[in-house]
Amino acid sequence: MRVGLGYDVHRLVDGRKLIIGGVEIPFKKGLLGHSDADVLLHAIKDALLGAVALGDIGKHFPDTDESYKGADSIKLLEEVEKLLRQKGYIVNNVDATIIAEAPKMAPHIEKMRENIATALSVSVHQINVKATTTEGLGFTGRGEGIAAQAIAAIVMK
Ligand SMILES: Nc1ccn([C@@H]2O[C@H](COP(=O)(O)O)[C@@H](O)[C@H]2O)c(=O)n1
Ligand SMILES: C[C@@]1(CO)OP(=O)(O)OP(=O)(O)OC[C@H]1O
Repeated sequence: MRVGLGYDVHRLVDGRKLIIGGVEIPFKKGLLGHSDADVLLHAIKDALLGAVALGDIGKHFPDTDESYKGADSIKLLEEVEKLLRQKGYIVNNVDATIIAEAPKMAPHIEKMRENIATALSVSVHQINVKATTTEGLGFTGRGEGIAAQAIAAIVMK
């Protein structure tokens, strides 16, 4: 078994959709990025790439590449799963935390788990997603951005 860690942050701005874990969440602001800025999926992809020692998402999907403009992070997660499989690994489990003062993630967590499990070709029971505020402290507490962290374990096929 091998493990990897991922962490990502995106700024909250007006005029963008808020997409987290492949779910479009109704909110007054959205996350800014070259892609769809799905902070949770980015952290999970970095955790998976870390586990297989393949670098990070910036290396595989550069933000200087026009083809990733507005990219659907679910599709990129599927690409990462293919890279793992090519190296002889499958996902054992993923655990992740979304760090956001608002909006409430709880109503969307089950759909996020389903989206992630489907993209990784595993059971929903192998995927856990949590959310926490930072009690008003720091950039997440001020609502300036949303962060996510993830850990992934992978095993040989
Ligand atoms: N954006 C968020 C943040 C938190 N939650 C849920 O609320 C619980 C309590 O959060 P604390 O930061 O006060 O610990 C947390 O365990 C989550 O279930 C949420 O849904 N969305
Ligand atoms: C997937 C990419 C592609 O541009 O998404 P971004 O929205 O730029 O997000 P970031 O987490 O800054 O970097 C990862 C990029 O590779």
